[in-house]
Amino acid sequence: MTILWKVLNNYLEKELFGLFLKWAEWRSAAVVVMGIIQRAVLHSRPGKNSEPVAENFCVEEASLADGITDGQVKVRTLYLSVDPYMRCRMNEDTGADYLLPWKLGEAADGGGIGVVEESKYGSFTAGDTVCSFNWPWQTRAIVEGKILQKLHPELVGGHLSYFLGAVGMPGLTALFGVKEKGHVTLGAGQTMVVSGAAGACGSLAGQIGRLEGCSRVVGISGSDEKCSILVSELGFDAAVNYKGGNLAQKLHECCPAGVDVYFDNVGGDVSDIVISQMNQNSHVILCGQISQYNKDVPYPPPLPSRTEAALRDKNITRDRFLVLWYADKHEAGILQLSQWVREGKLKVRETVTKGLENIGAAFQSMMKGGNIGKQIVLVSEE
Ligand SMILES: NC(=O)C1=CN([C@@H]2O[C@H](COP(=O)(O)OP(=O)(O)OC[C@H]3O[C@@H](n4cnc5c(N)ncnc54)[C@H](OP(=O)(O)O)[C@@H]3O)[C@@H](O)[C@H]2O)C=CC1
Ligand SMILES: CCCCCC(=O)/C=C/[C@H]1[C@H](O)CC(=O)[C@@H]1CCCCCCC(=O)O
Repeated sequence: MTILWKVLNNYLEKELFGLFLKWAEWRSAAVVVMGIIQRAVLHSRPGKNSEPVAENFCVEEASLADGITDGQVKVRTLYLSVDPYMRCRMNEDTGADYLLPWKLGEAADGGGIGVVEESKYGSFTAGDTVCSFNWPWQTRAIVEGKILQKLHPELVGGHLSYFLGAVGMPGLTALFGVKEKGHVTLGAGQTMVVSGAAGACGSLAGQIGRLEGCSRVVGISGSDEKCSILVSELGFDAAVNYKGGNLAQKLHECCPAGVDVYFDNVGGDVSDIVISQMNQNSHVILCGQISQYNKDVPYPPPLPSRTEAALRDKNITRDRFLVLWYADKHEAGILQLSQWVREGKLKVRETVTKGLENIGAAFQSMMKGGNIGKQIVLVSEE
């Protein structure tokens, strides 16, 4: 009886497994034919005073329209970017006139790269590689052609995700921040400090500061591993882990002649300490204030009166700065950055998370320091 039962059981298991395989095969064919896609939607808002979590997003299936109309392009997503400014887009009111809030239950969007599958717009043809600042968080999408820009993969030796990092918005931010707001002068012997130094913008800003002429570049980041990479791989002279305690003392040891240029990605306590060690007539590049993004404060956030006084008394410049303001220089900037990357003068680090279903986790991780270099989400293989 037992043997008979086992034989029957084995037979049923095999049959069922076969049926399952057939179903999986049929389903993936149907997914393509019927235009079934996955999309990551904003499921809940974290609230202005809380940390975002992966569960604020959920991934669901949807179907794409059958065909495209004039002006539209059908794309397959390769890479998506998660960026700190997206924390503001999770709020009902972003607090920034250039940022629209994401809508609950709708696919989020942001920087993305993909391949054209079908086009009824301009000169795009199937096979082109394209990017957009407003790429829907979907495996495939039908978008207006006017939101897309054509990419030139040869600029980055085929490493397409660099267009979301070193040769994209973060790279341009680092480049224009240093060039437009840093007052870096070759031969002046300036010391530059970068906070958020192991991140997308910070890791490039320090290297660009050096290329532009700073004689000493010091990074601040949130782990010993990051600090070690900054010095051994990215050419920083020194790095301090701000979570290791005694930042003021350690920073002073790294910057014995004081700080001339401060590329500020984080704000808060870290920046108060750096600003207290800045020299007369020095410069803050006000790139971002990520330490304050989970608080209900305006941008840029208010400073403690001691820091305000230090800025005033030492005549330190600290203007607002947005990479979007330099659109007329973007093309030249991309050429400069890509040339430095190809020449090996700009070292690039990335943290790649696989799968659209993990995009919420990737965003949460980046906001808490889980990334080294640019945080990328790989949605489908090239
Ligand atoms: N002005 C502009 O036009 C632009 C500004 N930005 C700004 O630049 C900054 C960096 O962005 P990006 O390079 O994309 O992101 P990153 O790749 O640097 O990732 C964010 C990093 O912030 C750090 N961080 C998080 N919380 C804190 C905290 N409380 N204190 C200190 N550090 C913290 C983490 O590193 P760690 O482990 O070191 O804590 C984390 O890895 C952001 O403020 C962003 O808003 C970005 C693009 C354009
Ligand atoms: C209020 C927080 C500001 C944080 C600073 C910051 O990270 C700014 C980032 C922008 C940068 O200037 C270039 C960008 O791509 C970021 C904003 C992107 C705007 C996309 C617009 C999408 C929309 O229509 O809402």
